[in-house]
Amino acid sequence: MTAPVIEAEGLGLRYNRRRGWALQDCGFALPAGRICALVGHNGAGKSTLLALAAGLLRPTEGRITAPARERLAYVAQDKPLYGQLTVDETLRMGAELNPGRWDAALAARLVASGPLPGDAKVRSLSGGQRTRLALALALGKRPELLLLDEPMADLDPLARRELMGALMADAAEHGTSVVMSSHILTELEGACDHLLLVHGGRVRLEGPIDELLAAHTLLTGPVADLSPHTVVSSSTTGRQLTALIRHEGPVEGPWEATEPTLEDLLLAHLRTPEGAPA
Ligand SMILES: Nc1ncnc2c1ncn2[C@@H]1O[C@H](COP(=O)(O)OP(=O)(O)OP(=O)(O)O)[C@@H](O)[C@H]1O
Repeated sequence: MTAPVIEAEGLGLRYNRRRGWALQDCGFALPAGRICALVGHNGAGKSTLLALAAGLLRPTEGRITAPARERLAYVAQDKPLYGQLTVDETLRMGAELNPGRWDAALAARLVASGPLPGDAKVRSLSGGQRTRLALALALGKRPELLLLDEPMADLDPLARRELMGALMADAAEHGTSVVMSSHILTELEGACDHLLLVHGGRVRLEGPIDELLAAHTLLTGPVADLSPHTVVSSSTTGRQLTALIRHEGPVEGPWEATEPTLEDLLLAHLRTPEGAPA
């Protein structure tokens, strides 16, 4: 098992007393060098978790450890950049803020393949162009840990594929750890090898994706007792049952049993009520 790049124990955050807990009692250890999908409903606590890992929020209780600010890069959902700077000035700022680490060639390559004009003011860029610049700035920093909050949401399909490819190639070459929140499940399927699923402010599932998939079975067949397995979600049409289970030992019975896709697994867990057994 690789050393964790982010470790949390009893982690909780409440923005203020009137609101409930945005995150509560979260414990996990993300191994270094993985590309981790961070998944959950709207409001589940994903952005809060990323901001805590980035050191921008302090836990209300518990602890979280992650690399120091200069060794991580965080791209927030709203991609904060300086609107009055040009693209070139933004990259120069990246170089000045990250002496000894800055990968000018990589950042320039990502910007050029937009293409983003170097003299364009950031405030004149489209949402997707701004995302490209924010990712160039983040990757150019050569971080040990890259925290991305819905990074691809406003990119066109080609840009999404290209930037995701660049991200994965870079992570593979340099062993960068990546945590990426997204609602686009098919996109995560090809890119990520680790999963962190938050549900109602708590960690519901965490682990290597291949192990999590192997621990679950998708069943179709006649309605029957599924014990001793844990039923994550099920539906019946007439006498036909479809269920995603976490199996306890071999699955024996009159069902057709297959390994779920990541999308099957995520949808099943997202459908379950908060607090149900994982
Ligand atoms: N600045 C804030 N002040 C008060 N409450 C907040 C603040 N930011 C988030 N919250 C609350 O904390 C909870 C978790 O929000 P968070 O933004 O972390 O969710 P999320 O999983 O990232 O959601 P989404 O998928 O919609 O981006 C929500 O109930 C939200 O209303």
